[in-house]
Amino acid sequence: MTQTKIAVIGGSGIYEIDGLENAEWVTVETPWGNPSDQILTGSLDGIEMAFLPRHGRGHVHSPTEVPYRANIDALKRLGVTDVISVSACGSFREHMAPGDFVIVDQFIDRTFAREKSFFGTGCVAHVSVAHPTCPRLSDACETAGKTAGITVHRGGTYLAMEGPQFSSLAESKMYREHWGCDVIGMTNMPEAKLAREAELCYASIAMVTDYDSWHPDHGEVDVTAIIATLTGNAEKGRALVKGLPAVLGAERAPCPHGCDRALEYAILTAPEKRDPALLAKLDAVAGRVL
Ligand SMILES: CSC[C@H]1O[C@H](OP(=O)(O)O)[C@H](O)[C@@H]1O
Ligand SMILES: Nc1ncnc2[nH]cnc12
Repeated sequence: MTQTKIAVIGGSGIYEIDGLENAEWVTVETPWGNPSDQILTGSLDGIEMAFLPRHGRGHVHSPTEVPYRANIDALKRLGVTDVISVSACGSFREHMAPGDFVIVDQFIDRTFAREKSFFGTGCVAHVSVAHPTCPRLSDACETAGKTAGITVHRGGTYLAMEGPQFSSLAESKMYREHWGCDVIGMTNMPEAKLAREAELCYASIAMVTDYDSWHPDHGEVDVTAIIATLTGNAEKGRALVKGLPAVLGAERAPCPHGCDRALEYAILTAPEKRDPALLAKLDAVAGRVL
């Protein structure tokens, strides 16, 4: 048994959380550069928490420029066990309406201008992301969300696009009609892949803010309307986060799905061929197996 430490990565419109005991913004340095911002640490119902605003306070980083590797490394370095991503998203499904939460379980990664791995020349590793989110942590999010009275959809495929522009109508229709996607956003990839490499359980709560551009009864995506919907939902998000400690508990059994052992057989580079400089950078992420 280990101690649960929950991190919340807050997306657009979510730049802090309240209610933490002993709340303190801390600076975390990583070998991958600076995280998006300082990290707010504290506790909630006796469970250690960390909060990181993905775009930084004041919304400084674009989806392409979010320092995803530094963010995940920093959370690992702080001893986080479980990462909950909270994001704004567009919906491709009529019944996934603005204001609803979708607990995403699959991704199609269309991003192309981001560093997607901690590994590379000098230490090559291949982890599975067949199931990129953690079912145990997703269960906890679903329970906490429903307890808070939120309309929660369990399961959904998230199209991760590069951005920063929203999709064209043709893209929106293709993702919805031919690719079977349910929601769209710009940030959950490579975040989810990196969390898996860092052996962190990862769950994604996508808060629907709009119908992207496919819906005949709704206009084009408008960032002002997105933020207005998000602001209206902030209380729901806070209620969900407040319910998580009670659902997860302080004592943490190993992940039944193996998220916390993802690197067990993943590293291919022979020990004598490994690059000491890269190994040094991997101290937090892969220290358990190196
Ligand atoms: C504010 S509209 C587009 C922006 O919002 C989402 O950010 P996040 O996932 O961090 O909530 C979306 O992915 C885009 O980055
Ligand atoms: N329609 C949309 N496309 C991409 N990212 C989004 N974030 C919120 N709504 C979005």
